[in-house]
Amino acid sequence: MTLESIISVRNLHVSYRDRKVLKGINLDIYKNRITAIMGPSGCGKSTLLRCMNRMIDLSEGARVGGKVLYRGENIYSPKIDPAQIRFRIGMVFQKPNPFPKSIFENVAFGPRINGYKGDLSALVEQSLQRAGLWDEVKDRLHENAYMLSGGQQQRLCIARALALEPEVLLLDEPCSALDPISTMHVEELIRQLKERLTIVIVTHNIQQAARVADYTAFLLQGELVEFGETSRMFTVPKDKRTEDFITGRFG
Ligand SMILES: Nc1ncnc2c1ncn2[C@@H]1O[C@H](COP(=O)(O)OP(=O)(O)OP(=O)(O)O)[C@@H](O)[C@H]1O
Repeated sequence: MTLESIISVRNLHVSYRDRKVLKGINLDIYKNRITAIMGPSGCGKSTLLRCMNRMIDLSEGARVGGKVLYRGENIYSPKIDPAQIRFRIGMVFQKPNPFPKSIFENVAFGPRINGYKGDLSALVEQSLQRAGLWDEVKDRLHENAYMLSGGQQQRLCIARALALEPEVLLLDEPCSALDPISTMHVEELIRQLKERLTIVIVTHNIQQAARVADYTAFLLQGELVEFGETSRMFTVPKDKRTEDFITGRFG
């Protein structure tokens, strides 16, 4: 099966004021695959993820050099509208952050402000189905989203992102605030979602990368140490530092 690169990171450098946090990253994200970005705390995982849909623009003091190509086009080119990029490349954050609105409104909000012309109720149902939450919430769509458990809130945030029908979904440690059962639900969901979209997941959890990702990128102090198929990297790492990390010798 041929691999199609949907995002290509080329010689990416990021500094926060004078501090360099990414130092020349080159990486391809393949279509309909799950790619994990793993590494110890502070190595630059979230920064790399945020560069992939220009969320980094919202980080004060961040300077970006190099390119991120999305379908061959540099998303840092002046002619690109970052809002459009963020519609195509959605994001879910570490802590579930539903809006203080009903479950229905959380999912309907984005498409509505984006001028969605179709059947909004059907879109909400489909998005909740795809996020594996529909059966749990179908009878309480007009309750406040804050009534849901943490794991349900995170799946609601995934449904909210899916309602915009993105091509790529960026997940920044989506399970770090969840218990093991909710984590299992979200991981199962991620595996199902790759049928229709491309997923990049940041995790400092080695086991999680091994469980869900087809490809893994290992980052250390702002440098990409190793990238490749997860099954290969976890059995025959090419770099001693990768081996030390996955065997728990540091990080
Ligand atoms: N807005 C910011 N301003 C200044 N420094 C920042 C900013 N955001 C992140 N940093 C710093 O940049 C470095 C990389 O941060 P980043 O959040 O990308 O790492 P990470 O690998 O995702 O870490 P963690 O696993 O702890 O979330 C860290 O040293 C962090 O303190």
